[in-house]
Amino acid sequence: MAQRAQTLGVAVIGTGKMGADHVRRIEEVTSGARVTAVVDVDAERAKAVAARVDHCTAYTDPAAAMASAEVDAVLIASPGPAHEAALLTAFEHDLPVLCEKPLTPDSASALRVLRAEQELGHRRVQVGFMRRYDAEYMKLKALLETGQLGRPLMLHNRHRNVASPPGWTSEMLINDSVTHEMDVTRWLLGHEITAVTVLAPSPSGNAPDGIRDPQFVVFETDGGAIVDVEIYVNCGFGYQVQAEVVCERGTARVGDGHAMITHAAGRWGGIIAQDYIERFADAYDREVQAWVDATRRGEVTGPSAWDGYAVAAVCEAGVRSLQEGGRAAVDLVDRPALYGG
Ligand SMILES: NC(=O)C1=CN([C@@H]2O[C@H](COP(=O)(O)OP(=O)(O)OC[C@H]3O[C@@H](n4cnc5c(N)ncnc54)[C@H](O)[C@@H]3O)[C@@H](O)[C@H]2O)C=CC1
Ligand SMILES: O=C1[C@@H](O)[C@H](O)[C@@H](O)[C@H](O)[C@H]1O
Repeated sequence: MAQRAQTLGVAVIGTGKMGADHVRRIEEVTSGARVTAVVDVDAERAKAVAARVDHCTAYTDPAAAMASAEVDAVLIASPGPAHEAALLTAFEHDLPVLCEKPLTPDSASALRVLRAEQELGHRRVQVGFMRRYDAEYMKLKALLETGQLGRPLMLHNRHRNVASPPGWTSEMLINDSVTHEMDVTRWLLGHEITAVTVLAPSPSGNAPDGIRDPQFVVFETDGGAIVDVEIYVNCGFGYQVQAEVVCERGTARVGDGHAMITHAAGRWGGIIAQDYIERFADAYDREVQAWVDATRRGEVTGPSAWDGYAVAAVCEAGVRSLQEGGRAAVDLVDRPALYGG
């Protein structure tokens, strides 16, 4: 793959919460790239974000931005249903892509993306599973790789959000939130998830009418591990993501948020982050920097389109279990050679 320009010109597609934060990050935090184009179907939003950046053009059509000579790479932060079209257009221009999760919203469209990338003959996509770049998760992964604790037997996860955005459904707890635990399970343990069982207690009074929140999700893996995820997106008090691996000779846990504990006025405690932008700020910075660095070296690293496809397939099993009850098997195609199969 050819070495790219000295400073990468990046088009950011989708300038909502994540896209605008990534624009800020590329301009103010990371090095080696600048934002030369922003795209949003909402023209006013794109213009407002472009106005904050020197020499940045606002577009409403992703294809027009990707055809620009100023664009060497693409960061996709539009909603999931718009990802497939943007990815396929990026492939037509052979542009490297950092695509926010999900790769696409279902496994059939994810497979079309996998096939298109295979036709290119080289990887082009890094998927935005940012927990792989979080300092605590990286430490946990490194520890597991030493083998000191023995074989991982179980992984317990908690994933809590303050409140679900308007328009949320019970399925989105799986498709939008638990996707991260699906990726983390596959990455930390090196196993594929083979079956999903979703259980739901009587909904919290905090949850909007009709939303089954919280849910308790169980994965079985091909390495014989059992993984549980408490997902509670209207907990009201903070954003918490915690994981504890139980191995044969010990356990390791991350995400307790113990960076600073204060003792004062007869109490002790710390601050709980209020959303992912705050909790995972460093992880997003590291993720984008890793993408820029790899792209400038002419490489593609990090979570692949295969990882995005595998997670989409696990989501489908999760939604089947939620809707129909019981245990749902995960249906995966064989892993293609491009992704280490
Ligand atoms: N990694 C993470 O922790 C997180 C990832 N995400 C992901 O980031 C993506 C964006 O999410 P948010 O920023 O929360 O959404 P958002 O709704 O705040 O912003 C999306 C933006 O995309 C624009 N848009 C819609 N269709 C478009 C199209 N076809 N082309 C260009 N722009 C289009 C919308 O007008 C809007 O400005 C989603 O894929 C979401 O799953 C979201 C939150 C956290
Ligand atoms: O990806 C994300 C959101 O889309 C999702 O809605 C949240 O639950 C996750 O914590 C966040 O990381």
